[in-house]
Amino acid sequence: MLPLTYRPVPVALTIAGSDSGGGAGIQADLRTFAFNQVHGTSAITCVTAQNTMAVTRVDVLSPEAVIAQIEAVAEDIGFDAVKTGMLPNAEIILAVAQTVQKNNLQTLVVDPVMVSRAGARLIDEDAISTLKTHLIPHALILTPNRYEAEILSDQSIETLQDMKAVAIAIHQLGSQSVLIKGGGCTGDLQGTDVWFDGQQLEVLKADPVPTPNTHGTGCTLSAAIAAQLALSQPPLNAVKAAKDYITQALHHALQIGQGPGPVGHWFPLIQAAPLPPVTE
Ligand SMILES: Nc1ncnc2c1ncn2[C@@H]1O[C@H](COP(=O)(O)OP(=O)(O)OP(=O)(O)O)[C@@H](O)[C@H]1O
Ligand SMILES: Cc1ncc(COP(=O)(O)O)c(N)n1
Repeated sequence: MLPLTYRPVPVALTIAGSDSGGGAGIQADLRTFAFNQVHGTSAITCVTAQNTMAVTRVDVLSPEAVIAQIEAVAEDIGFDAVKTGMLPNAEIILAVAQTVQKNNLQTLVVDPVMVSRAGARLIDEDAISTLKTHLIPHALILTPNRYEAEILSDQSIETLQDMKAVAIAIHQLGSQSVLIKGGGCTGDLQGTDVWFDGQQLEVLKADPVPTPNTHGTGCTLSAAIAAQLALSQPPLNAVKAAKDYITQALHHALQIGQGPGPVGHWFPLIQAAPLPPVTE
């Protein structure tokens, strides 16, 4: 048996924004990679001043700075899977799309981040059309939430039937598969996602977790999918494993800050070695 240090190490790359509150974006992605036993690398697109209640400032990096980070990782370390998160403008989306093509990237998860849970717009209006035409067609898996799916399809989502119809419509944009996430839905639909890859339409169901602490759920799910792809799982298996990860992380969500707290990425540690109870 190979000693641990000589085993091949799966590597994932996240191209996303920094969240100073630590619940979403790059911070959520790197923690998710680690707890899925994958080495995480990153290309930061922007720095948000953000907490559980609001995004108060966004400083966007140049497309050149984003590409330099991706190339630095590609030239030396390499990566087995990539996810994109907050790509704040059309220039960055175009640069990322060109780099994806240049590196012939097959295992790309595109999380089309547009608006934060707290309602803050996270990307420019014209970035949405660039995302549609230039990046989404390269995705192996596209993971819009309810609101992003409504924008991308120009259809509204109220029922499971709507989710299925929208999954089929958005697949036409050219990604190999699409996962419509139901976190923004109400009632029973809240933990329900719909997968479509052009042939297979599958409903992935988890019971709604009754927690207000859902900051970063989408980032975490797409990062976990990328990690599972880096571990050589086929797409639908990767999505199912990632769905299990986010559901458990929601059950261990953190009550921090005054708004919705982040999900509990380190639940595997808690399950392995619970902390002693807090005493007064
Ligand atoms: N309360 C909940 N109970 C069960 N599953 C949930 C809940 N909220 C979200 N999920 C699941 O979390 C995953 C992420 O979906 P969601 O729709 O929340 O993404 P998102 O809106 O992009 O997240 P973000 O908060 O990062 O913007 C999906 O698998 C969804 O079903
Ligand atoms: C840097 C960054 N990326 C993504 C999100 C979306 O996550 P959420 O909708 O949970 O706020 C965010 N708020 N910040």
